[in-house]
Amino acid sequence: MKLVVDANIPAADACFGGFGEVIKRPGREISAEHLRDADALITRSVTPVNASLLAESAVRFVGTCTIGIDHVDTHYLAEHDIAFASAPGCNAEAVVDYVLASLLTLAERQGWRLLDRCVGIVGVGNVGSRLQARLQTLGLDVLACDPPRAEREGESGFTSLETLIERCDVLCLHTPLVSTGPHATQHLLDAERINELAPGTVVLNAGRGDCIDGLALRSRLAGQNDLTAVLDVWENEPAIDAALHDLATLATPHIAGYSLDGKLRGSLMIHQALAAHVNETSELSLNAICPSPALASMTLQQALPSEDALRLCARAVYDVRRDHERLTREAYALGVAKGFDACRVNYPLRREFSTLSVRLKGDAHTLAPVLSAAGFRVE
Ligand SMILES: NC(=O)c1ccc[n+]([C@@H]2O[C@H](COP(=O)([O-])OP(=O)(O)OC[C@H]3O[C@@H](n4cnc5c(N)ncnc54)[C@H](O)[C@@H]3O)[C@@H](O)[C@H]2O)c1
Ligand SMILES: O=C(O)[C@H](O)[C@H](O)COP(=O)(O)O
Repeated sequence: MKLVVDANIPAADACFGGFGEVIKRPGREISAEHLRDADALITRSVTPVNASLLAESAVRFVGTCTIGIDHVDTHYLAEHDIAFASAPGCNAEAVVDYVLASLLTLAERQGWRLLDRCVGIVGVGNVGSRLQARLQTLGLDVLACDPPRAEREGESGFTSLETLIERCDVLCLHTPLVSTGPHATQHLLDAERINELAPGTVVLNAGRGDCIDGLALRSRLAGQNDLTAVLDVWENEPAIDAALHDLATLATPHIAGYSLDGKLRGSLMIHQALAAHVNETSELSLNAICPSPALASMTLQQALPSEDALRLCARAVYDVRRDHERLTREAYALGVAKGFDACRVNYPLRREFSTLSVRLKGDAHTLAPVLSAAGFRVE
């Protein structure tokens, strides 16, 4: 079997080498020519998978090691009997870490307490529901908006987007990009909704860039400068709007889910799907491909204020300010589009909060509930 694999997929040899010859290509460069005699295509989210890529190819299996599937024409695959697999939930924990790291950073800079905020979550799937669980266990007031789920499961526990806009200090978008239908998310936050946001609202987007009207957000930020934007995803990636980038308080290059753990889970899930497709059994496990973390444990021996303790532990594992600064630096050095992709391709090794064991000594024991609610292991 010949497999064409995005070169940005970690453990590609361990996960796909056993099936045949692995040809690695940068995801944005994979073309019909590369796939002419390929049997399988393994992507991340930057390769548009559609008729023009596959019509002349022998590909019978497509796997994307990502949660999002908006880059894949699944109807085309189904019509042409091409098997398809994605990796639901693979990097959801990493995105939640990103949100917590970002909000803790903003709270410190702007002088508020995260634990006192009301957070609205739009899109309560794999990412949103994990975020909801962590925030609620931390004691925050959380409102959830997910009309497709409300339709299936009943309204209880769900709130309209209008109510979130009216009541929340922080609005977190975790919706997929859906262009048509009753629950389309393209420009879900459009000019009208952006203008309804109360001054001081934090808008965080770690879903897909097109879920927010970027021009409208830019114009509110440039005109009134009374919102805080945390943007990980953008319209027109990698050629993002440089002016919007400059106006965002935290601007990162679509890396919210970029923990090593999350990426490897994605690779492993597609390995397992491909094994099932070719009727093979697989013994490969995450432990076999995922190294131990460089920082496995740390000790706290004083009862710091809880948010200071959270920030300390969060930054020990993942400091979102570095991703913001790297994007600004690389965009300046290489231009926006090249800088954006350079940050993603050369992404530093990042682990998830759950890989850190926090030892608590003396009166630091009082921090156990808050640290474990945030996702750290507590000893
Ligand atoms: N920034 C990143 O690195 C990163 C990482 C992972 C996922 N993502 C993006 O985040 C999206 C969500 O991930 P997930 O794993 O939670 O997906 P998911 O499919 O598990 O959940 C998405 C949820 O959004 C809801 N939804 C759909 N339309 C909606 C609408 N109009 N309004 C409100 N809710 C709506 C769905 O009902 C579902 O519950 C992915 O599709 C992907 O595009 C980004
Ligand atoms: O959909 C996903 O899983 C995430 O957006 C993921 O982080 C995308 O990764 P990329 O394709 O940008 O490497």
